[in-house]
Amino acid sequence: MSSNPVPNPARPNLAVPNPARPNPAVPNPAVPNPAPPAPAPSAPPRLAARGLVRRFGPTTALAGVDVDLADGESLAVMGPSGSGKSTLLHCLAGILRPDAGAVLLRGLPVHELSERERSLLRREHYGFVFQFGQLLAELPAVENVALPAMLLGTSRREATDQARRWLDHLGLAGMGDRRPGELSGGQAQRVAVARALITGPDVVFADEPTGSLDQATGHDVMQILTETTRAAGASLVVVTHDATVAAWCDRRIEVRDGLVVGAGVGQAQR
Ligand SMILES: Nc1ncnc2c1ncn2[C@@H]1O[C@H](COP(=O)(O)OP(=O)(O)OP(=O)(O)O)[C@@H](O)[C@H]1O
Repeated sequence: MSSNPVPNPARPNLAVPNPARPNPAVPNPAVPNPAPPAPAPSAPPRLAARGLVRRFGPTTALAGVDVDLADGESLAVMGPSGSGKSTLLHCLAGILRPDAGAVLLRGLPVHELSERERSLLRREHYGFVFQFGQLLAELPAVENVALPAMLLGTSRREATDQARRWLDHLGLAGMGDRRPGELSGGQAQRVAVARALITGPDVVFADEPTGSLDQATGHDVMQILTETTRAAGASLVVVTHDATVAAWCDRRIEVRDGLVVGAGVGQAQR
């Protein structure tokens, strides 16, 4: 990827119904952020999966999964290795197309979109945090964070200003010029959280976001991830095998052999 991305002049309108898209501005840490209003009882889920099936050759990774994700809600997807967690996340995020079933973002049938449309949808509406951050090693932190905004057409100057505000907000003031190799694992994940949120996404997807961190650092990252995502008005899906990580979320589901076999509330709801 170029270090000097050209704003995309042909940003298509994917017409995702978005009645109450929150302002993607960095929350002001000096002003307590009120909890987002509870969705009206009749509001459709922000993201929904219906009867998702995904196979890889002879392996059925998802065997008919239903999931609902409300506005501002955080959901942990738990389960043993090979149970289908990552496949579910990839289908929900429009990275993989299901073989059967539907994925609906505010009612938009994501599963029917072309590869290109899904790629644009991800850029515009989703943020991602991965186990190892997946930051671009040759770019300083501030440019890693600014990049998704520039790809949506924000000027370099404005995107860089926004990125610095996000880094300040996440406790990384003065570290914006460091490259990922000059950051600790926890700092790098904070940069990844800032990068995921800078575009004001509808949903943030995190796949084992604390998998490479010690327990205390993982705790800090989950606190920052859940709090800032909620304050930004985004919903959150976290794949994890760790119950202490799942406890940060409002709700959790348990996946086994490609099926949802259990559900519960996280400590965030207690
Ligand atoms: N690209 C692929 N090609 C073939 N099989 C795959 C592929 N991706 C996943 N699978 C298989 O689908 C099943 C579910 O995999 P998935 O990665 O979703 O599980 P997971 O619960 O995320 O596992 P882990 O916790 O180990 O990451 C497994 O049997 C896996 O081997």
